[in-house]
Amino acid sequence: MVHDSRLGSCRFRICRVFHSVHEIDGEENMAYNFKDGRREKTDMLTLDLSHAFLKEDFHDYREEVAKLDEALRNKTCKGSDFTGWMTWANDYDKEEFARIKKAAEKIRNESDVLVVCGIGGSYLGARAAIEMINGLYPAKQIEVIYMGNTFSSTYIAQVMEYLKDREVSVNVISKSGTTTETALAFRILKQFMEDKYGDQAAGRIYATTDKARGALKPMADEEGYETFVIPDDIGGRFSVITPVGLLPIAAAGIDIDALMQGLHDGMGEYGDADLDKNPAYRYAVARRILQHQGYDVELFVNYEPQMAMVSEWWKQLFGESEGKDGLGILPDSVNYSTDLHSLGQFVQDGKKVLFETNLYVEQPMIDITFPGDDKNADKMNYLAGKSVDWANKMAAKGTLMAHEETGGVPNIIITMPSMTSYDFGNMCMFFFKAIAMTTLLNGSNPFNQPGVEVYKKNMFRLLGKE
Ligand SMILES: O=P(O)(O)OC[C@H]1O[C@](O)(CO)[C@@H](O)[C@@H]1O
Repeated sequence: MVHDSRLGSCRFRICRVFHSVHEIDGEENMAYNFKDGRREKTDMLTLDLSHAFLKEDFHDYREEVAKLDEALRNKTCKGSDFTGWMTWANDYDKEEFARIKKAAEKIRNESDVLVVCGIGGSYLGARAAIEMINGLYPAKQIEVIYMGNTFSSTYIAQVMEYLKDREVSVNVISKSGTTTETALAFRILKQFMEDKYGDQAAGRIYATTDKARGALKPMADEEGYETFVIPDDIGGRFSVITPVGLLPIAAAGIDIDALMQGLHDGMGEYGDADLDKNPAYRYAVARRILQHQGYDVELFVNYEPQMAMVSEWWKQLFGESEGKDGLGILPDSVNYSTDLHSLGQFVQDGKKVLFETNLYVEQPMIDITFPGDDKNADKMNYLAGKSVDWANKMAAKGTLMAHEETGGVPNIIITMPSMTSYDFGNMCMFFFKAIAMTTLLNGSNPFNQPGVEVYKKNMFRLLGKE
């Protein structure tokens, strides 16, 4: 981190902390405990429940958690047909993984823009990873634009206008191959690509879908699109670790080997059946205890704008998994300190319905030094020479104290070492294990989403679908 104490004379400075696992070497490599180019296992997510005001004894849950863990592993739990994510870091198709890298390189070589066409789990994870790892304004990266996630005619029309003068590739993603928002946008995109590139269009379109079901697979085969398979035993909201996420993530220039390594290490780090040794399960149990204490809302807090889509991804993962059988905690999110100036008042003084789960990041991607100013007209020289990330962390500390001590709001703290692809993979396993356990503790099936079908039925009737 950069600290420059010379008041008045220091100018705005950028200190690149690090970007991806591959870019770290020398001193920083040492500082982060890297071994053979990989972060050592000690650098996992950590969990702090000392601000959570838990009123039940954790150990009361030990046996139940161990039993449910066994059921998850033996595939005897509810929804066990969809537990492929648990061992995916070992089982994934290596030949397909190599194809993903090749396709990503081709996309990067021939396009300015990649359009990712998908919704829910077929969109959120890729966007979460790309924004978290690259930041929101990455230099020299392919631009990734998202379609197929809305019926908004204005949005669709403006994106199509924007694409007109750019070189474009498209990745259409749908596990079912029948999702209406995605199918509607893809028809428009397909026609655009055919008009723009003629018989070369098919070479720029990639389809990620079920190996057999739905309309997308046969269409892709007939048109000659390269296809990637979404495994049968991994549901949409767990699918960012499959070609669903991996192709767009790789096309965005991100190291997917490191992502899979992080996922793999997470299998061990969050793999213990013993509650005392598994932070993902302790988080799961803390949520259940807080639910028993009457908290119906979990506010997922980040202090990095590039993490906002991680929150959106987390909301689907937790909401679709747990919100059933009349149970569950409503997952919501805030981006602090921005939202302290809007929702902060409610969190501090409003009805006590919520607890906060903070996802802290130890190392920012980039730090900057706050500049001094001889005139000091804005009276900001007290920060001159200080790290802006340090100021962000002081804001987090002050917020925690205010919400916890004065507001009486329970706070869970999860700390991530940094925002690399390794961290993303590792974080996936943490939240996957946590939500599977927390939902099983409610007696619900973590892996289905029957409630989502109800709006679809109504919509199809209103749209006149046969
Ligand atoms: O990949 P698909 O089948 O298009 O589904 C997209 C999303 O829609 C849902 O099925 C809900 O409708 C999610 O579970 C899923 O992630």
